[in-house]
Amino acid sequence: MSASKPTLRWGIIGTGLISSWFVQDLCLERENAQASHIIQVVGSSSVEKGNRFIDAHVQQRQSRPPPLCATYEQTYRDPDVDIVYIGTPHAFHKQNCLDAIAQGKHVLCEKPFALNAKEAREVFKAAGEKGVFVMEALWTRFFPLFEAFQRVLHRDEAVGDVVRVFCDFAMNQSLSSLDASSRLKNPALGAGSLLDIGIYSLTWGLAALDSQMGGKAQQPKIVAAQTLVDSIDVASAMILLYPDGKQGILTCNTSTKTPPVFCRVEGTKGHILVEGVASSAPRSFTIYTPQTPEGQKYEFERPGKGFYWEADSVALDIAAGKTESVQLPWAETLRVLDMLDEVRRQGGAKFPQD
Ligand SMILES: NC(=O)C1=CN([C@@H]2O[C@H](COP(=O)(O)OP(=O)(O)OC[C@H]3O[C@@H](n4cnc5c(N)ncnc54)[C@H](OP(=O)(O)O)[C@@H]3O)[C@@H](O)[C@H]2O)C=CC1
Ligand SMILES: O=C1OC[C@@H](O)[C@H](O)[C@H]1O
Repeated sequence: MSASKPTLRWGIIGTGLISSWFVQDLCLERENAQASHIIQVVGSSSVEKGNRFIDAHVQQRQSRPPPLCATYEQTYRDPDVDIVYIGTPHAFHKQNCLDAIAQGKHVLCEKPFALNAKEAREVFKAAGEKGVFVMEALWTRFFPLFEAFQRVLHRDEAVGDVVRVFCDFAMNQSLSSLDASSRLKNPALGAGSLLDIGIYSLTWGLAALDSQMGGKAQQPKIVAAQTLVDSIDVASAMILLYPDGKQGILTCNTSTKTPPVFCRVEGTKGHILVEGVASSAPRSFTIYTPQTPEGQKYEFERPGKGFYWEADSVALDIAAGKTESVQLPWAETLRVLDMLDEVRRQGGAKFPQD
């Protein structure tokens, strides 16, 4: 690793599924790494579980295995931690972020950044006052494929003007077999298809329909419907209607599975299909025009899962003294959460915290 690359020392909060994927990716030996990452400490609410996590996911992958912090607070207070990664259920994101920020830590917080836009505004206000870097870990936005997709659409206008975008994320979460306390079932933990996976459909839709983000983006009208079972949305559908008439038809569902093409962008001169097992982790996209009727396919290497791209981007931003990401600024996280709030207002899904 070259000395000019920034190094970030991470404190990991929560030892569930996503944290295991994240730390494994950070420990990967990679070509073209833009930064070095050290898992400095792991914070868990359970000593036994936390130690199991370190043994299973970091022990063999890092020369110095991290010690366990028996409380999250101990992680926030560790002077050798530069940045806290928050991998807890949605409902805890706001408080975990506020607690880390209060100790002057930078924060990368899993998606959705908070349960609603009000909570997110509170966190960004605290981050602004403390002058720390904070970002939502919407990892897909940092895939080279995602950047290439936006480039061919908006800079190269490969399919002309965008007219319609369809995007779906469906995965069978076998809800009936899960305990009522599961984060996928308990409304108090933020359960529901929209915030868990619909956020990806919306992310792709917004990226395809508009080259701008945050305050510079156009504001579409939203029409939405949700299927509610036991007070949580098991399916959500939203239509984004833009002032010029273009539409996004964006859906998610937790009882079925999206076929391997999860997104279709139709333009005045052709269409693009985006492929992958899930819209969170795209593999390729194919452009169809009258000149390429068989399709021109763009495939992208992805060693591991691809979480290191967002982590590298965060490291570069922090090294440059930034408090927010250009690729995912606070205003874009807020815009998306405002839209998710509106979908739930129309569709009926509510959290006790709303
Ligand atoms: N970017 C992506 O692809 C993905 C992102 N996510 C996001 O990550 C977050 C966590 O999801 P996931 O890893 O699947 O969740 P898990 O249930 O697998 O893990 C969550 C962890 O949070 C901690 N936690 C603290 N309090 C609670 C509580 N009351 N109930 C349950 N867990 C608690 C626990 O860690 P401990 O016991 O160590 O304190 C637990 O292991 C969600 O916000 C989700 O949206 C999830 C999957 C994929
Ligand atoms: O972000 C996510 O993407 C993949 C899914 O497995 C998971 O439930 C969700 O949180």
